Amino acid sequence: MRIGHGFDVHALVPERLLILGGVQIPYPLGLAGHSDADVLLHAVCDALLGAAALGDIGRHFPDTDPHFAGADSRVLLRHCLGLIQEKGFAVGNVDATIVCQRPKLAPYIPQMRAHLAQDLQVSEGFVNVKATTTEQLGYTGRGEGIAAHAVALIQHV
Ligand SMILES: Nc1ccn([C@@H]2O[C@H](COP(=O)(O)O)[C@@H](O)[C@H]2O)c(=O)n1
Ligand SMILES: C[C@@]1(CO)OP(=O)(O)OP(=O)(O)OC[C@H]1O
Repeated sequence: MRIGHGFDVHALVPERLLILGGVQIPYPLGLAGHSDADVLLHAVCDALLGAAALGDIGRHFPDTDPHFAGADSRVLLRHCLGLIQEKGFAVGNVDATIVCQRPKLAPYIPQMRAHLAQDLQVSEGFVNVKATTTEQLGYTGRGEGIAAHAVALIQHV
């Protein structure tokens, strides 16, 4: 059994969509990035890659490659799953925290969790997604960006 950790941050800016866990969330600002900037899925990708000692998301999907411009991060996540499967691993469980002052994410978390379970080929009981504010402190508290942390266990099958 192996453990991996992932962390990512994207800035909130006008004229971008806010997509978290593959769910489009109505909000006047969205996340800036080369891909769809789904900060939750990027943290989960990094946790999986970390657990398998496969580097990080930027190594596999460079932000200088036009192929990944506007990429759907669920596709990137499924690719990361394929990479760990090639090394003989399957996902044990994943736990993630989105650090976000606003908007309120609780209504969207069940759908994020369902997407993660589907993309990672596990049942929903092995995936957890949480949200927290930072009580208006720091860059997340000022609403300048959203961060996400994730841990993943993977096991040999
Ligand atoms: N963007 C967010 C942040 C938090 N939540 C939910 O509110 C609960 C309380 O948050 P605190 O930061 O005050 O601990 C948290 O446990 C989440 O359930 C949310 O929905 N969206
Ligand atoms: C996903 C990639 C690739 O499109 O771009 P971004 O959307 O900017 O995201 P980031 O979290 O900076 O990670 C790595 C990138 O290579």
